[in-house]
Amino acid sequence: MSVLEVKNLTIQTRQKTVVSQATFSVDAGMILGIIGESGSGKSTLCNGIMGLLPPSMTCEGDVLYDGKKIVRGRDVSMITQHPMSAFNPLQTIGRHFIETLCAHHPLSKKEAHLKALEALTSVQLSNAEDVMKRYPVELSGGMLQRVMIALQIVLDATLLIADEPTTALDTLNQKEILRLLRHRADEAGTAIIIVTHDLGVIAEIADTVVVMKDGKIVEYNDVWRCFDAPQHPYTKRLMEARG
Ligand SMILES: Nc1ncnc2c1ncn2[C@@H]1O[C@H](COP(=O)(O)OP(=O)(O)OP(=O)(O)O)[C@@H](O)[C@H]1O
Repeated sequence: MSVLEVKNLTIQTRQKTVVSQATFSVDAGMILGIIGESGSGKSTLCNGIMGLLPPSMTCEGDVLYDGKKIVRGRDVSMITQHPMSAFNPLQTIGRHFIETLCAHHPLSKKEAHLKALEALTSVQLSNAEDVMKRYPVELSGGMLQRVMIALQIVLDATLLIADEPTTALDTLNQKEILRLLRHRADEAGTAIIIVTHDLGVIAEIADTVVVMKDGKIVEYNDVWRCFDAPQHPYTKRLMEARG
């Protein structure tokens, strides 16, 4: 069964339809890439799945998680383009971890601390003890992305939505974050949605692809089909632009 099923999801503002009749699914251990030009509705679609839409937007259709209506927080986590905004600037990384963990699992502070250390080490952050004592502003973008993945690991979320997780990173850090996400899907069976402008990212880690244009899904296919035999003229143009 799919971890996530999105059926006819339509998201509107008073002025316009931002996402129209989106339908797709993600299985355990699979990575779905969402690609499309700026303003095509990618982030709004993800926010709709997470139940994080602003009050000015209305949402119709179904988002089913393991066959049930979605429960945010415990089972789903999100990695954003601006990791700084995901953290309270006045809280150390350690405190953030412990509070988040204890809010979701019945753990003592000490147990939560140990789990956090383990997770931070597993995302290749050397000196996890030191990272725990830092404030978000003291860490680089790449480090914060790793911290977010570590947080997803400790929460044991089975669906992870990564909205442009590598956009602000240098090539080396980009590759490392993508490797960690792929590893997470393969080893823990996490279903992952990755939003990107970058076809290279899709080619590198996605199993399936959703191509969005003006709020509509114009193509939904296996990654190799999308690259080798794009069906929609917009996908063809995207592929040609890649050179
Ligand atoms: N809070 C909002 N209120 C009204 N319109 C919004 C709001 N947020 C987004 N939109 C509009 O919805 C459309 C889709 O925006 P969205 O951010 O989802 O696109 P995107 O594909 O993620 O773009 P980008 O790649 O630049 O992040 C845009 O036209 C945008 O102006």
